Amino acid sequence: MEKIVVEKSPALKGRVRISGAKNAALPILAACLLGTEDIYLEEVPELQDVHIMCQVLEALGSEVEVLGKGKLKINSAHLKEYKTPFELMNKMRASFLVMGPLLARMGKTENSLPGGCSIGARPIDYHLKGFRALGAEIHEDLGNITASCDELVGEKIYLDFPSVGATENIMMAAVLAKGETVIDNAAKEPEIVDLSNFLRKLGAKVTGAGTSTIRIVGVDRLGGARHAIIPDRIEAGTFMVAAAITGGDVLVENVITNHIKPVIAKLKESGAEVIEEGENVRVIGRPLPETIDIKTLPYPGFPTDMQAQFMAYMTQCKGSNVAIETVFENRFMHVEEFEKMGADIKIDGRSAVVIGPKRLHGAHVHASDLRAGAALILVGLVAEGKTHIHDIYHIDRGYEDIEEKFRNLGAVISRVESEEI
Ligand SMILES: CC(=O)N[C@H]1[C@@H](OP(=O)(O)OP(=O)(O)OC[C@H]2O[C@@H](n3ccc(=O)[nH]c3=O)[C@H](O)[C@@H]2O)O[C@H](CO)[C@@H](O)[C@@H]1O
Ligand SMILES: C=C(OP(=O)(O)O)C(=O)O
Repeated sequence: MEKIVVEKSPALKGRVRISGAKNAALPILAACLLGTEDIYLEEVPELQDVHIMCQVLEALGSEVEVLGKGKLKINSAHLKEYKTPFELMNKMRASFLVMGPLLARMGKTENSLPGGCSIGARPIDYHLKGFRALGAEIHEDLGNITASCDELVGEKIYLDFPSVGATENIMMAAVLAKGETVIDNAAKEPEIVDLSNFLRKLGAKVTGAGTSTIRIVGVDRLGGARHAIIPDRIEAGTFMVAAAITGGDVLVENVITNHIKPVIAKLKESGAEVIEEGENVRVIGRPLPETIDIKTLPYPGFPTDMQAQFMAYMTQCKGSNVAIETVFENRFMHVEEFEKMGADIKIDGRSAVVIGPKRLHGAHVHASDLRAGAALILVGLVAEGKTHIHDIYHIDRGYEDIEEKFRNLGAVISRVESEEI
């Protein structure tokens, strides 16, 4: 077992290049099951989740070839399997995104319930409701889900909540369905737009991605494409907070600044200087940041995937800082770990009040999920002494070369074998 050790570090300085987005790469990899010709992907981040998704594709019959760093060639002309291996499904949430493409391509699919970050119950009822509306028959049995159909037929589908995964899964099922599908109250995240752009390159007829109504007119078959994954807005936000929390000066490169408006706004409210320069954004932190409040919401609201990192920042901001989590019902697991390091945080249901600024000290802490792990690195940068972060496999699911990127900015961080605490 490995752990990450972070020491109190100087103000971070320098430049960091952001990788392709995990949450765009995963649905796009699943969508590769729909294409019948060669697909070339670029800017694919080298992450644990991506490796697992590639293994899922191979298990289903796709040929996956690594052409170079971040470059993949995928061919799914001859799918041979409609069941996803349990041991792969179990490892991550996004594995369930193969269900829509498999239904569309094979007319049947069998999957166990997906694993992933423990941040709430994370049911998949909206996905299943969408598939049923398109004509699939679904059977649920002891955590195993089978879906089958003679053909999928377009339908109007209203989502009770703009779920990212359900929007993606239904879009992917609908691209080969007969007639028109309309998804209302669809998620509007940039990753949905990236998936739509990719599907269109394959030959799908999708319009409206990025708005709350997405229209899909089914086609008979999809071909091949060449596509570069969009930059990861959550990785960008994490490094922006790293610059702010250490009072540093960091140029974050390869960013679509439109995708990170709430992060920019909140950092500015705290007094940090944020300068947008084309595809780069420079963040200059200041001592004793002002009080800030955040409330997570579906895009374009403040991203839940940045909540833990901002709570890390709040431990160094003045006064009572409030974080409200509205997307997931149990996403404050990092708080207990922050408290081990001296943070003063009170939780009441979905709200947390972080009293700052606090002098933190290193401790042995556990990454309860991916962003919690990233947030522990951030507090480790400003805490006295050494912070030992355990269960770092969560971090590896979603951050490419994380220690190297931090080290290049002057952070004192290393990965070592853990003798367990
Ligand atoms: C791989 C990926 O892209 N993961 C992201 C995706 O997760 P994911 O696609 O799982 O998130 P959703 O948008 O679906 O979930 C949002 C909320 O809807 C609920 N829900 C969802 C589906 C469903 O069928 N029933 C239901 O009740 C969830 O429990 C949650 O409370 O969007 C989340 C919200 O931005 C991000 O935090 C994740 O990083
Ligand atoms: C919650 C996340 O990922 P997943 O949906 O893959 O668990 C995340 O990226 O923060």
